[in-house]
Amino acid sequence: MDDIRFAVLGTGGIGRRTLEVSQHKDGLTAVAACDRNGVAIDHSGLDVDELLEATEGNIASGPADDPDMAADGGTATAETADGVKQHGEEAGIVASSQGEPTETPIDDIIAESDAIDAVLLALPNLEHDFIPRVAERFAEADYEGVMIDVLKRSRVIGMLDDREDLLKESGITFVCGAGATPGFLTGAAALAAQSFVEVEEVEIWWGVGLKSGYEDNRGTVREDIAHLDGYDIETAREMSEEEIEALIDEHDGVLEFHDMEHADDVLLERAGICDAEDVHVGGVLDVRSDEKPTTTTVSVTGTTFDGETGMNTFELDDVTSMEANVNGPALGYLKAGVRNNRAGHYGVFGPADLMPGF
Ligand SMILES: NC(=O)c1ccc[n+]([C@@H]2O[C@H](COP(=O)([O-])OP(=O)(O)OC[C@H]3O[C@@H](n4cnc5c(N)ncnc54)[C@H](O)[C@@H]3O)[C@@H](O)[C@H]2O)c1
Repeated sequence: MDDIRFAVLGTGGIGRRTLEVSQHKDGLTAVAACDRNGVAIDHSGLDVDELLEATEGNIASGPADDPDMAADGGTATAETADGVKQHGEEAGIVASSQGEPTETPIDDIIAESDAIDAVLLALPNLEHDFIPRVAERFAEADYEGVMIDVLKRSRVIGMLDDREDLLKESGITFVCGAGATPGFLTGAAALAAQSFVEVEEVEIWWGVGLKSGYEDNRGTVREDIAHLDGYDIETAREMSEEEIEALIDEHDGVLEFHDMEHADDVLLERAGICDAEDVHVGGVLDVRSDEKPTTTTVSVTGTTFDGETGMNTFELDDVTSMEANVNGPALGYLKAGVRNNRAGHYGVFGPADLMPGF
């Protein structure tokens, strides 16, 4: 495959790592990146090391992704948002010598999108329709290429499906839910299901140890809190950093989740693997240890053509970090998206659509 020129929208915990991980494989050139305050574009290739160094401990994260800001491309200033990682006006990409301050970071990238093969959205998902609306804006600008997100929530997939005609008309191949879970583990479940003519249950159980990555992943932790009993996306969005710290203290740094609204369910159903209601996702997050509190497993139970009931299990090695398991697969799905886009396959694809599908 020819070199892929890609952009990253959102250079927080995930987006920064995407840029870093992409450097470990040939064929991927980062040409654009933005966060809520700034944009960096260089069609001959960004200096990723400089950008990572300038944003180390200084990402423009923030608790809220308010609709007004989302609508105009993101106009929050460093002063108005109170993410702990913000350091005044120099928060995020503008601290890099390649970064320019802007009030319209996403529109600035759309304006350059003719020369971009793929766009990875590492944006917050605290407003459910934010990512679908960003996709719509690229389609309205007649972008032809790949878009890929790492969003988690099941309900967002339908919002993307609602926009499929628009995306197809534009020539966009949109790969949704393509991080770790959903994403990597959804693909693993689809593969594990191939032994069976009938799938009864898919159990996804993840473990993440975040001690050294906690500072960089506060956005993700905030979204995860919304899955706890008694919390939802609105309450999580409104929590102050102090309230989040207090909640984490109450749990001694370890949060356990059951029956999460993770899009693995709808993504497996729309690929014809099993019913969404037969997919269960849960896991344990330890923000005070780098060790995984539990081993990440995907278990698929089903019946073979000759009447045996079995369980295929896929297990991640405990040494593989969340960052490795989100960004490697996201870039892998991005490459699969580019292959499909170049073959003229447009529309909305989930991770399981890009696997064998008996
Ligand atoms: N599928 C998975 O396995 C998986 C795993 C981890 C995280 N995630 C998801 O990845 C996403 C990103 O998480 P994170 O921890 O990197 O969050 P973060 O808060 O660290 O980073 C978000 C980035 O988006 C930027 N941003 C916000 N609003 C913007 C706007 N309007 N315009 C331009 N940029 C804007 C911020 O400035 C920041 O750079 C979340 O939605 C999270 O749920 C998915």
